[in-house]
Amino acid sequence: MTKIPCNILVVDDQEDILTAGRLLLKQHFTAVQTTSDPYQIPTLLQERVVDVVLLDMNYSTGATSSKEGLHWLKQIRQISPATSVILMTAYGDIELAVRALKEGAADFVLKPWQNEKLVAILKSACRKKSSEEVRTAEAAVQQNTAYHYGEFIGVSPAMQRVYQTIEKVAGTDANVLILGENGTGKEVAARALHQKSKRAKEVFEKVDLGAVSTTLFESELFGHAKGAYTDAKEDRAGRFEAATGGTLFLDEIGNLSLALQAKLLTVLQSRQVIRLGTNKPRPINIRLICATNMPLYEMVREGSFRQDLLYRINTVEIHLPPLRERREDIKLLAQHFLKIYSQKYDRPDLKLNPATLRRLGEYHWPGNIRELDHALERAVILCDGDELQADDFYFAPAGASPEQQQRATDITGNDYTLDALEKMMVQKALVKHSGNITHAAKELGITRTALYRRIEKHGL
Ligand SMILES: Nc1ncnc2c1ncn2[C@@H]1O[C@H](COP(=O)(O)OP(=O)(O)OP(=O)(O)O)[C@@H](O)[C@H]1O
Repeated sequence: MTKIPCNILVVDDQEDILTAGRLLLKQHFTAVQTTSDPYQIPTLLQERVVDVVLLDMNYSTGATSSKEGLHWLKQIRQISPATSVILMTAYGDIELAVRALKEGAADFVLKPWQNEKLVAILKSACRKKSSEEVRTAEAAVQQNTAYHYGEFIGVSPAMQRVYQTIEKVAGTDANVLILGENGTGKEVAARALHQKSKRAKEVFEKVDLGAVSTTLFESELFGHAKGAYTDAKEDRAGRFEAATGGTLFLDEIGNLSLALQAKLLTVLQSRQVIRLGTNKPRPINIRLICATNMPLYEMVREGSFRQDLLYRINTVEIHLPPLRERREDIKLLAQHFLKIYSQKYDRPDLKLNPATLRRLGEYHWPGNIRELDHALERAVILCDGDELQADDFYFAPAGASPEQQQRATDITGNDYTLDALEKMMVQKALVKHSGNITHAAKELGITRTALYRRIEKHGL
């Protein structure tokens, strides 16, 4: 069962109610916290984003005036106005429930609750909350404020937790490991950590470990002396040294072979590098951020990733949620990319119609934000009218092969007519070369006259 992304806090002084609530709600929602002490509410609300509080009305044993419940309702409304409160009241307390609704509670549920009813009420509160967030965010997209955190777009609770972690750890020199599927924004997170750190004015050095060959690994990362090997024509610092004073971002760390993992670990443990062909250790002063889309913990269990290296790099972990687990951000991101590409391709009147938006919101986005970004660019280029239709997008079937998924993220997907593809390529070349016909024609491998003919044919 897909869980609804929602952080719920249950407050009740009876432990058996908390246990029953936790067991039930964990099956339906992504995060459930409980407390028997209402005085913990302010701290819990400040520690993390809470979407819905399920709040009991009576606390001290035997108390039935429910004044406490109303008091805590007010407190929650003050500390975190965006949090919805659902009250638990005893049968016969209807008058009180009405009063609570007037004071800002979203709904109430009678105790003892019926499981299905409670889940339905909470689901509706969570959904209502995220649609309110999207409405606010849509307005924000228009005004270009408040919906982003640095380069990140997203208002979902899941992303807010990511922003909070970035805020907390950016200022420290702690090693950070960023985990998440392809295209979820791991590099964006790494850059945000750097920009918010004390090293922001220094270099941000990115190394894609998946692209470094085994033979060149040491030379690339640790540097070499002239003559260290045939092609080493001069002394050269490696990427560790290049990152001195700043941040070293090791992307795709899960792709390193065990032999190279050992070499990397030695440097991280000793905090010094020795250039190939020398024996002089050089101290390194870097902040290390690593990222991967591979399941590192599983790899440790299987023996393909070193546990000691994992513990060295994962002082703090940031998990970037896949887009399908934060659907409330899809609309916002789609509108953001539409704004970018309608400007880029000079289609200022293009709109996303509601049916298309719904389809985008339902799709599982295996390539995450990168796929959504490319999908919008392609749709803007291909769309004939003023409204983007669902047909302007390629949706890979759920459980599609990697090739089919790749087609969804690939701007030159081949599911279109040759005509449409030709138009797209001509348009892309023209944009890339700012309308310079000679350069665009050269890139396309056709003559200027042939390009003019195609521009006319496609009405570009
Ligand atoms: N929250 C976001 N808001 C706006 N744009 C985003 C967001 N997250 C990612 N992007 C954009 O999506 C694209 C992919 O992001 P990024 O390269 O950081 O992902 P990644 O997880 O590092 O991908 P990979 O694992 O494939 O290297 C980039 O163009 C980035 O700017």
